[in-house]
Amino acid sequence: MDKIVSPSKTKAIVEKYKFRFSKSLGQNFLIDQNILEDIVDGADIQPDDCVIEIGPGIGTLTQFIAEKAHKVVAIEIDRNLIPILKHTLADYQNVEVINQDVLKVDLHQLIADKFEGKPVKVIANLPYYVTTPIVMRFLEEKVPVDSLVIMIQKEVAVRMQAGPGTKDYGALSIAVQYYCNPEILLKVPPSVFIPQPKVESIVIKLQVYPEPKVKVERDDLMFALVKDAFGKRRKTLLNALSSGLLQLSKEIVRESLEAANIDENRRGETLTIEEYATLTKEVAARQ
Ligand SMILES: C[S@@+](CC[C@H](N)C(=O)[O-])C[C@H]1O[C@@H](n2cnc3c(N)ncnc32)[C@H](O)[C@@H]1O
Repeated sequence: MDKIVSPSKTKAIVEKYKFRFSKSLGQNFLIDQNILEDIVDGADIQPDDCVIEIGPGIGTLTQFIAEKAHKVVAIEIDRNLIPILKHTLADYQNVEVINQDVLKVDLHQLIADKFEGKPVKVIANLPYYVTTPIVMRFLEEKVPVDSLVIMIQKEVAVRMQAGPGTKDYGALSIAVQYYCNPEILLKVPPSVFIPQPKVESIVIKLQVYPEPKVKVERDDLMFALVKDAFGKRRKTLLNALSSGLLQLSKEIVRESLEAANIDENRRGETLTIEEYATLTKEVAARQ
């Protein structure tokens, strides 16, 4: 069928199938051709690339992806959308729709089973409630994908890209920037969706590094230190780290900070990832 690129086509499909939008599943469907093309261009899909699309909705973005990619696996949680997707994607032989919650899919297995060792990219217009868990699953479980192009709430995108010393810099910034280079691609106003969401969105590209940005043997310890440091944002590092979940003694924290050449009166929000990596090494040596 023709591409779904207008409010009237979206409304016609929704009415034909008597589809009811679910607010809790974040169902806001794109209706603007320029934005759809910009998202697909941002993903830079090559003819050999395979794409995992999360939350295809009625298949609007999927149609654009399918024209560029070798193969698309689209994972949609809402079973009411499956008959619609069968119809809107009928002309695309390279698309497979899976009716499942992406958080429950074995992503390593899916890639091994479906993509014949070809490069894999992720594209998603995500419901906001699952944004962070989904992104962190891909990164922490080291799911072998080249990049993730995702549409997310503006505030979350800004936090992912924030650097030291800014108010948006936090545990999410460090976790994302440890695994990948975040680049904001475009701002998306509420007017390009049916129904219109209340918040502004941003499309961000997370280009995954072949190896994490800094070398840390105990990255679990680094993330625990980050959590403690940001858990008490207003406290100095010495106080935050010696009263956090890790239950480090003041002595260990003081010695480790000194060995890492970090002033104990600094706050966690001023440290770069490299400094957290050095600090982790020093704390690990004393634990
Ligand atoms: C914001 S809509 C995007 C729809 C479509 N991609 C578009 O751009 O028009 C989000 C979609 O994600 C689906 N979804 C929500 N939670 C999901 C989950 N945990 N796993 C898979 N899909 C999910 C929703 O049902 C919905 O179709």
